[in-house]
Amino acid sequence: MSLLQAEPPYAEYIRDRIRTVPDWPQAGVQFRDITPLLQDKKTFRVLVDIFVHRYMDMDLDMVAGVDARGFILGAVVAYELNLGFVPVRKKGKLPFLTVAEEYELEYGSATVEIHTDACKKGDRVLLIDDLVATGGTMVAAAKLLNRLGATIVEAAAIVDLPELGGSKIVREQGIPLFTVCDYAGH
Ligand SMILES: O=P(O)(O)OC[C@H]1O[C@H](OP(=O)(O)OP(=O)(O)O)[C@H](O)[C@@H]1O
Ligand SMILES: Nc1ncnc2[nH]cnc12
Repeated sequence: MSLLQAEPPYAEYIRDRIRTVPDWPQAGVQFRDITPLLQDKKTFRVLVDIFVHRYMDMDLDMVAGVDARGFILGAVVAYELNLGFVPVRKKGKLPFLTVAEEYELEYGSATVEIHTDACKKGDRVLLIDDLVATGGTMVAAAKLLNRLGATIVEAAAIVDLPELGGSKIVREQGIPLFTVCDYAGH
C-alpha cells in the first residue's frame, strides 16, 4: 500500500478499541461494539477530538445524529463545536410534525423521522452516526435533511464496514462521507 492510501495513524488506535462480538444480534453478523471505545476516558476524548478538529472550520450550522448510537458522539461534537443538535429518531418517538423515510438494515428494516422544524433551508449540517454497514440508515437520514432543505456538508461515522457496501452507496448518492476506521480485511 502506498503512503497516499495509508490509513491515518488514529484509525488503528480507534479500531483496536472496538470489540467484535460474533453472531450478534443474529448468526452471521460480526457486531462492532463501540462501548469499550466510549467507556475509556482517553479513547473517548481522542475520538471526539478527531471530529472536532475535522469540522471546527467548516462553517457548520447544526449537527444531526442518528438514533441511538449516533446521539452519543453527535451531541458531544455539537457541543464542542458550539452548535445545536438535531436528533434523527426511529419511528414514533418524535412528538411534533415529522417527515419519515423507511430503509433496510443489515438485520431488518426501520423508519427514521425528523421534526419538520429541525433545521432551516440552506442550513449546513454535519450528519453523524456510529457506523455505516449497508448505508441504509445514513442515506435515509440524509434524505430527511435534504427534504428540509439542508445541505449535508459531510456525513460521518466512526466505523465503515466496506464489505457491506454502504459507504460506496452513500458516496454514490452524492453524500460526502468521512469515517475514522474501517474493517476492510479485518
Ligand atoms: O448502514 P446500515 O446498514 O443502515 O446500519 C448502520 C446503522 O445500524 C445501527 O443502528 P441500529 O439500527 O442497530 O440502532 P441503534 O443505534 O439503536 O443500536 C448503527 O448504529 C447505524 O445507525
Ligand atoms: N455489524 C454491525 N455492528 C455494529 N452495528 C451495526 N449496525 C449494522 N450492522 C452493524
